[in-house]
Parts: sequence; C-alpha cells; structure tokens
Amino acid sequence: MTESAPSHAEDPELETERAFLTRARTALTYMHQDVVDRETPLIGGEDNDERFTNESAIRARWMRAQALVDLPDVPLFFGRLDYETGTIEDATDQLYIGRRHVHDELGTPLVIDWRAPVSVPFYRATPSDPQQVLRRRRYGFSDAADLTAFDDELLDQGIPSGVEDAFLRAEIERPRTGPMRDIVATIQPEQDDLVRAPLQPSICVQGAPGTGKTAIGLHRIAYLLYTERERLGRGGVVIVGPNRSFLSYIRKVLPALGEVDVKQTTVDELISPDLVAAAENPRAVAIKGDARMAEVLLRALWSHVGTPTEGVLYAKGSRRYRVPDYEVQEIVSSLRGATRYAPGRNAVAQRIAHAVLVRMEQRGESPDDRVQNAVARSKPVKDLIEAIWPRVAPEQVLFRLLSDAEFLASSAGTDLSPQEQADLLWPKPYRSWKSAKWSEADAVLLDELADLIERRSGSLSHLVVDEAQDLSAMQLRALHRRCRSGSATVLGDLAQATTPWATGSWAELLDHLGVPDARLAELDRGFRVPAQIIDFAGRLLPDIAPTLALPTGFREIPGALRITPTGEDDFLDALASACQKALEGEGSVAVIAADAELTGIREGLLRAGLDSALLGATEHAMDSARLVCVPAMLAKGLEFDAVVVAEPARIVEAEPRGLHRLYVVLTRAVTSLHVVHSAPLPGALASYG
Ligand SMILES: Nc1ncnc2c1ncn2[C@@H]1O[C@H](COP(=O)(O)OP(=O)(O)OP(=O)(O)O)[C@@H](O)[C@H]1O
Repeated sequence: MTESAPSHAEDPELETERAFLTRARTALTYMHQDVVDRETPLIGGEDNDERFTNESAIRARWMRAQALVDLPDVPLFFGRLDYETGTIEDATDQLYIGRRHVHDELGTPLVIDWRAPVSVPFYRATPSDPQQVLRRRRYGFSDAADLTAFDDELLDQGIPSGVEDAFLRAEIERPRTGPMRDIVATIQPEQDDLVRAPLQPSICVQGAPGTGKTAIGLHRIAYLLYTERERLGRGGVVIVGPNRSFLSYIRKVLPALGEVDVKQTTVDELISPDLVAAAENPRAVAIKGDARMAEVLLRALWSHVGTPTEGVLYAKGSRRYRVPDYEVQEIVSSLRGATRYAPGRNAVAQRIAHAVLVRMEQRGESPDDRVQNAVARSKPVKDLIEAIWPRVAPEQVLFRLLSDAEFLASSAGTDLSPQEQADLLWPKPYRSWKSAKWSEADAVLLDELADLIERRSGSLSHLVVDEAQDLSAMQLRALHRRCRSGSATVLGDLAQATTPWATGSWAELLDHLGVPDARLAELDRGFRVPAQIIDFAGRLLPDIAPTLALPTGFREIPGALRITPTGEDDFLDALASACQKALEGEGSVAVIAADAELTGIREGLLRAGLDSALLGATEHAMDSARLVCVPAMLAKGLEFDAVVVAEPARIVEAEPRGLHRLYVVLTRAVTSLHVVHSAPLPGALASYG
C-alpha cells in the first residue's frame, strides 16, 4: 500500500488482524498438507475406463493441492464485512473476504471466497444501500503481503470511507514489475456486474483502454468456475488472447485466484497448433479473413460434385439390376448441399442401393438391410461415387482455389472482384497440395473447409475472446465451431482495431461468433491511464471510432504527459534522456516504436549511454528488465508504469490502420507518457498544445 492509504502502525486492532492473518495462513497450509497426504482412492482393474477414472482422480487431487498453495506475495484476505448478529445463517457475523475459502481444522470458515454470494455486498453495498452490512473494512498490504493498514466504512450510519478511492488508486499505482495482477480487492461495481453475470446469455464488453476488460474476463472465469464448475468442466474453458506476449503477461492472474486449469492460447494456436506459417501478402490475408470467403469455399467444395451421365448396373449371381442415369441424377441433386460433403457421399451410396433393393423387391425377392449395405459398398456403386462425388481433403480444395485462376473465378462468382481474385492467387504456385505451405489465414480457411466436409463436434463450454475487435469474420466462425453450444465472454475496443480484416461492428462480430444475442455493455471509466493522457489520445477517436464515447480517466497525475519535439539529429539523445527520466520513477518502463525502427532505437539508446543491464532485449524481458523495447505491433493489452513513445508518425505510417495502432500505443501508461518526435505529430494530435 502507498502512503495514500491509512496507516495504523501501533494500533492493537491491527495486531489482532495480523494474528488472524497468521491463523488463516496456518489453516491454509494445513488444508494443503491434508490434500497432499491423503491417498487417492483408486479402483482396481486395468481397462481403459478404470485407468481413466484413476488418472482423473489423481489429477483432480493434484489440482486441488495446487489451488491450495499459499502464494507468499498474495494476501489471503483483503476485506471484512460485519453484519448484525444473526443476519447470516450458519456463519459468523464477521466475514473475512479473500481469494479462496479457508477453514480451520474443525471446518469453521475463516476466510470466505470472494465469489460466494455472501461476499457480494463487499463490492456492491453503498451508504444508501448498505445491504445489511454494518461495517466494510478494507486492508492495505505491503508488497510482501504484510498487513499494514485498514480502513472502515460504517455503512449503517451512512458514513462513507473517504479513502475508498485512495485504496483503488494505490492498487492501480502499485509499481508494475512482471505479469498482471488480480484486482479482486478493488473490483468496481460496474465491473462486478459483468464479472458475476450469469453464464448465459453471452456478454460482450466494449471498453476504452484500461477500463479493466481483460481483468473482468479473467475474474469472470474464476467466478464462473466457482458457480458453474460442473457445467464448464464438461467441455472446458479457453481464453483466446492476441499473442504470446499478452498471454505471458496475464498468466498469473487465474492461478492467484486459485484456478490453475484454464487454457490460455491465441486464435492461431487454437485453430492450427502445429502450423509453421508461411508469410503472405497483407491484401490476401484481408480477403481470406472476409466473410465472403465462406460462400466461396462452399461453392469451391460443392463444385466437385458432378452430374452423373450413366446409371448403375449391379449384378448378383446371374441377375442384373439397373438404376438409370436420370434416377441417379435425381438422387445426387436432392443430396447436393443438403448435408455435409462427406456424409453426403454415404447418403448417395445408400440411396442408390435402396433403388437397387426396390428393383429386387419388384422381382419378388426379399432383401434386408444387410443386402442394402452390401450394395452400397459394391464396386459399381463405389466407382460411380468416386466419379461424381469424389473424396476430397480440405487442402486439395484450397490448393486448387489458390493456384487455378479459372477454378477461383468460378467459385468466387460475383463475391470477389477480379483484383481480389488476383490478390488471392499464389504468385508462385506449389507443385501439389501435399507440398503446399499454408499461412495462418489459410489455416482458418482449411478449418472452415474441414467443417464443410465433416461437421466438427465443437465441445467447449465457454470461450473468452480478448481483443476480439481484431479477429476476422473467418476466425470468429472458426471459434464458434469450437464452442457451438457454449457461451462466450467477448472483450474488446473498436477504437483499438488494428487489423485490416476487423469487422468493425459488434453486431456483425457477435453474429459470426454465433452469439448474436450477447448482452452488450460499454465501459468508459479508464483506470490505467491518467486523465491527461486519455484526453490526449482521445483526440484520435473522432477519426478512428466516431461512434464511441470519449473515455474518462479515473485519476489525474500532475505532469503525467510530456511531449518533446526535437530535430532529427538530437532525436536519439532526447529519447535516451526521456528513458533516463522515466527510470528515475518506480516500476516498469517501455520504449514503444514502429517495429522496423526498434533495433536502431535500441542500439542508439546504448550508444547514448543507457545502461545495458537495465535494457531488456525484447518485450519478453518484461519480467526481469526495468526497461523494455516494445514493437508497436505487440503493445496491445500490455501496460507499463512509464511509457516513452518514439516518433508517432512512423508508427502511423507503418500500416494501413496506423492511427488505431497509435491510439493503442498512447494508452499503455499507468503513470507517465513521454512522446519524443522529430516528425510532426500525426492527425488531430498535431494541434495539441
Ligand atoms: N477495479 C480495479 N482495481 C484495480 N486495478 C484495476 C481495476 N480495474 C482495472 N484495473 C487495472 O487497470 C489496468 C487496465 O486493466 P485491463 O488491462 O484489464 O484493461 P483493458 O480494458 O483490457 O485495457 P486495454 O483495452 O488497454 O487492453 C490493469 O492494470 C488493471 O489491473
């Protein structure tokens, strides 16, 4: 806790609270040891079911033990609610609220999980609606998780704390080192409403930078795993983030909340984990992400089904049965497009076999189902199907589309312009579909084709999609296929959409994701970024997202924003001194620049005398180095105490949606932003001053 929170250094009550903390810690250690020591009851036998049951039991015990590990730097409780005697059934009238449930050796609860219904008033009670709470106590902790302070609100007397904001502020301003922390002690009511929203309907949060979207998504998962563990356990939960740096940044939040079994991945890894992606031209990537490709693929696939010109002649002993060409044509055209492609082949075989059976019956025979199956598998039927409804792999279809201009044109119809078709074709085609190298955008198309050929089971129970505004229609469709009957938490900000294939509207995006009825909530109270910085970056909004409201900053910090114009020759010196200045403060520092400039900037900073020990090699050094160089393309979702932005004009020039990218870059700072530029500031920023 910083100085802004109240301190009670010599207070005997503080000593009592500390003693209680020690007692709770001991109890947790006991709970953990109990799970570790307990034998897992295993069932005898070695068949698959029994082995699976035993493995599941061992894993469940391991996970429980993991969830009960006491993390030394994470306080066990952060608040207390006092009720009038007798208000809460089966519980004491004083509840300590913490990250997980802790009980003593007799089973008496010591700390109540923040997710339990009785904890809700900690987040929602107000002096005007005390929800039967007499007193709400919040605790302050040192970075080493020592209890250092507390503050009371006497809600029944309508006395607000007066320092509630100070707690939140102190929490936000605690210097950043390493990965993201949980916000469980200070979740705000508008956030709590989304965290505790029921599993259905899905929710979609449009939120300005730093409004807590990512935090909400993670806490919501922890909450849902508490209230709906069984339903979610069936299919599992997956969090999809924009890239590995981001996933590494958020990796510790759920474990700190006791949840150690949630998969966190990127959309590319989820769709095609083993792909060694080939590079490709950005215009092709944008077209491949467009929803029109779904129609193009559908046509391309079904164009493999031909029109039969001959009937089938089936022989059994000396007898011959003929199904004429027009009847086979009818069968094929009634099934074309009516099922998935692969089951369609079987259906055609069965229908032809049935037509043979009818002829057998007409001759007084009495064939049964076995005969029908034998006919369906017979050579003449199989040969016919191979000729008119051939087996195809997704790769074969896409290979033809990307290498054969005529095939592409006939599949594209009027959906793609001639220029778009030209952009899609490989400049140098591969020799065969087996030797083709696929890009990430291709992998999504292959996924779509695979589903058109054979339906995917799509068993996930819940999907959290962070930075969803950047996903293409085709990626969203691929995600939907993995979670067909589940629900979703969709998080994003249209103003931060930097991909050329971004859909641009929540309605359209939710439709592609298969959750058109999701509840849409908008957040505009920014916690990360000081007000002056948000106001500065917000000048870009009328150009990049005119429909969105201007966000507000929760905090003002004097001197939070600095802008230094320089000449070209002095640029690196000015940048180095901005870094030195930023390093004088506490916490993490990032220099963010256009990707292509970064290596030069890093070398320039070292030449200008910046201590190489302080300077991490890449953004991956975030856990250890004080100062990291971050390419603008990877800044999304990250945050640093101090940010130095080098040459915004270069960031804007580097890509088609460069102004959106700049908006992302300018909103990463918790405490200070220093912009150093030799070229004029882009867009509406130019007139700032
Ligand atoms: N209620 C809160 N209490 C303390 N800290 C908070 C709270 N809400 C948000 N924060 C902090 O503000 C910062 C921004 O939160 P988060 O990254 O979740 O925002 P975001 O909306 O996802 O931002 P962006 O769109 O820029 O990625 C984080 O450091 C988070 O811990």
